[in-house]
Parts: sequence; C-alpha cells; structure tokens
Amino acid sequence: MVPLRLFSAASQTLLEGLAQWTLSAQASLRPHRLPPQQASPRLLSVDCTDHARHQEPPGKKPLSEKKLKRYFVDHRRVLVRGGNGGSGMSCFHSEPRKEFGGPDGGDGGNGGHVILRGTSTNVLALPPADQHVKSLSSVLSQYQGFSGEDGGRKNCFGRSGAVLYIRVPVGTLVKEGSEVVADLSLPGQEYIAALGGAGGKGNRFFLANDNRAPVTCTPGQPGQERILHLELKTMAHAGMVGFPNAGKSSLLRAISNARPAVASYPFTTLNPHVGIVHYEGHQQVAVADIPGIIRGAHQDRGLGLSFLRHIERCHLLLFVVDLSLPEPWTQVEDLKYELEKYEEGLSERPHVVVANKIDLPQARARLPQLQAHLGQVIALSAVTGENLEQLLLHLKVLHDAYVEAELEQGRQPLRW
Ligand SMILES: Nc1nc2c(ncn2[C@@H]2O[C@H](COP(=O)(O)OP(=O)(O)OP(=O)(O)O)[C@@H](O)[C@H]2O)c(=O)[nH]1
Ligand SMILES: [Mg+2]
Repeated sequence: MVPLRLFSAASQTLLEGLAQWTLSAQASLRPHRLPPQQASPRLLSVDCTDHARHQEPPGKKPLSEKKLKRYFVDHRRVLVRGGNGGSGMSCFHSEPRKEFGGPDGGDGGNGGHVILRGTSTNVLALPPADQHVKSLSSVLSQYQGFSGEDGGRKNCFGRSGAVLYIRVPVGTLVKEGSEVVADLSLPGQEYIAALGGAGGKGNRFFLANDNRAPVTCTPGQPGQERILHLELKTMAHAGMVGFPNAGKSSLLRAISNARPAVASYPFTTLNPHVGIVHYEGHQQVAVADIPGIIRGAHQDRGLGLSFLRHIERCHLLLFVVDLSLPEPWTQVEDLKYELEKYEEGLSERPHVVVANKIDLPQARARLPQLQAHLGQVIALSAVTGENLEQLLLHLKVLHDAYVEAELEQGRQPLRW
C-alpha cells in the first residue's frame, strides 16, 4: 500500500505543476506586449500572420546572413579527372608442341569520360510541383572517372571504363578560368568535362614482318584533368523579385502547383523554386520564386549576387511588394536600384508590380498612394486569392509578347 504521506506529497507536486502549467499557458495566451515599432519606413515585415493554409514549421529560427550562404549552393569548383587507360600486356602464346606461338598480349581498355549532364524532372511523368530547380549542393568537389582494365593474355583486350555522369540542374554554366565552355540550358544536354585516357597497346600490336617477337607494350594514358567552375542560373519565363517576407512563395503557391515553404520570417526560401502556370491550349508559363533580395545585394550582402544571377535569366519580372509596409513604392525603387547595379538594363525588362497582402486593412489604405507613385499595379492577396486572375491574365499578355519577340528575331522561345 502507498503510504498516505507519500501519496499526498506526490499529488501536491502534481497540483503545483498543473498550476504552473496553467499560469504559463495563460501567459502565452495573453497578448504579448510588443516593443514599439521603429519609425523607419524601410522596416521589413516580420510580423506573425496566422493563416490556416500556411502552417509554419514550429521552432524554426531565422538564419543569420553567414549561415544563409552555407545552405544555398549555386556555384562549385570541381576537379574532374578522366579515367586512366589500362596498360597493354606483353606475353607470348604458349601451347604444347607450339614453340613459337607469337605475341598475344592484348590492349588495355580506354579510361571512362566524366560527363556533365543537365537534369530536370520529366515534365510528362511528374506533376509540375516537382519541377523546382535544385542547387548544386549535391555536386562533389572532385570526380575521378573509371579506369580501363589492363590487357590480358590470349589477345584479351581490357574492358573500357564506364562513363561517369555528374547530374547538374538545367541552367548550369560551365566555366574554365573565366571562359564559358558550356551552357547546359536544356534537359539531357551533356558536356564532356574530362576525357578518359587511351588504353595502352599490347605486344601483339607491335608484330611486324621485321619483328616477329616484339616484347614492347605501352602503358595506358592518364585521364584528362581539369578544374571547372559550375554556376547555376535558374531559367524561367518570369521571376518574382521582392524583399524577404513580401509573399513571393505564397503567391507561387497560389498560382501554381509548386509548394515552396512559407513562413513569417525573412529568408524562408533559400533555393529558387519554379512553378508552372497552366493556360488554355496547353500553354505553360514557368514562374520562379527567387529568394528575397536585401538592400546592398549587388555588393553581395545576404545571398546577394547569387540571387541576382537567377533573375538575369528570367525574361519577365514580377516585382512583389508588401503593401502592408509604409511607403511601399520605396520597395520597388530599391529593388530596381539593386538590379541596375548588378546589370545595367536588368530592371527595364518587361515587368509588372504586384502589390500583395491587399486583404489587410492597412494595405488597402496604402493602395491609392502606391498607384499615385507607380501608375498601374496589380493589387492582390496571395492568401485569400483576391484578384489573382488579373495577375494571371497580365502574365499571359507579357508571355505572349515575349514569345512573339523571340520568334521575330528567329530565336526559339523558352519552353517548359
Ligand atoms: N495577410 C496576408 N499575409 C500574407 C500574404 N501573402 C503572404 N503573407 C504572409 O507573409 C509571410 C511571408 O510570406 P512568404 O510567402 O514566405 O514570403 P516570401 O516573400 O517568400 O519570403 P522569403 O522566402 O523570406 O523571401 C507569411 O507569414 C505569409 O503567410 C497575403 O496576401 N496576405
Ligand atoms: Mg519565400
């Protein structure tokens, strides 16, 4: 039997614990006293918006600028070595009662090439949600091709080394030094990064009329060795450009099947995602959700240059503005400034300004001011879906104009 004193002590601790839990639960339910907002109009929104559709992962903390660079890999230095060729064999045929059987050393096999192959998920086999572009993080720093086998007796040739494929995302540029040697912009496109070495010759190869018993055989050649720089540039028709938390990922989720993470902290998106918007007549427009840009990005602040590189390859731009912040037009001005600093004329590409979060009352009040500054803007809400059609229609108009312009210039427009 449990002594009464012991039981009461245990229940008391339990009750104390319960009381403490209730207190802490009450405290957490009570509205927090937030520190007063800074007066700066350039402050980026990090407020918590609770939406049933956009569940945020619990316990995730914002990443520091330093850490961000570690997560996203859009360039790699790779040392590639082709496979070595197998050596030739030097030996003579030996059989009972056949004294001078002659040379029968086989040649060595060739070393295998190392090949870079642009890979993207199959559009037909998989839903467009799987069409997001991955980073180069899976690419290793060194690759050694497969070596060929040595030649053998009885004229046996060595087996050649298999080809080693390195899978890289579509949109990868291959540079040697500062020279661009390949642009893997289509799925399945290949580039031989390092040639395998040729196999050596066996002594049979050196048999000649004046030399009936050659002993010479040659070693296999070493594979080619190169240092290449891989650089990933996302390719899509339209790229969403905006400050962190503007709602770019929410918007991509709303208009396509892509499912990039959405959260109320800046830099939720670390890798570009591509979503496909489907139109009638099987027309598809690829829209890229590019991670947030911060002021000073052109000086490589934050994820700086790596993101601006992705924007460079988008033919159309969607400037996504958080309308709930004061003076929202300054966001567009700052974004354009960063793009211009990175590459002149980049902000002049066909574009549209998307004013997001119109469902919030303070945002709706700011719309006339924004329109007065920028003229035509598309005000919408990525969360409630308000006015999304206007964006989709406008996107189609911009895309059609792009296709027409490309065809006029005799170029093939980008297809997904
Ligand atoms: N009220 C409201 N909140 C929105 C809307 N769109 C996005 N949000 C919220 O804004 C926050 C940021 O959204 P994200 O889509 O992650 O923003 P982002 O631009 O992709 O942010 P980064 O990936 O950090 O660059 C989330 O808490 C969203 O729920 C909107 O239309 N209305
Ligand atoms: Mg995002």
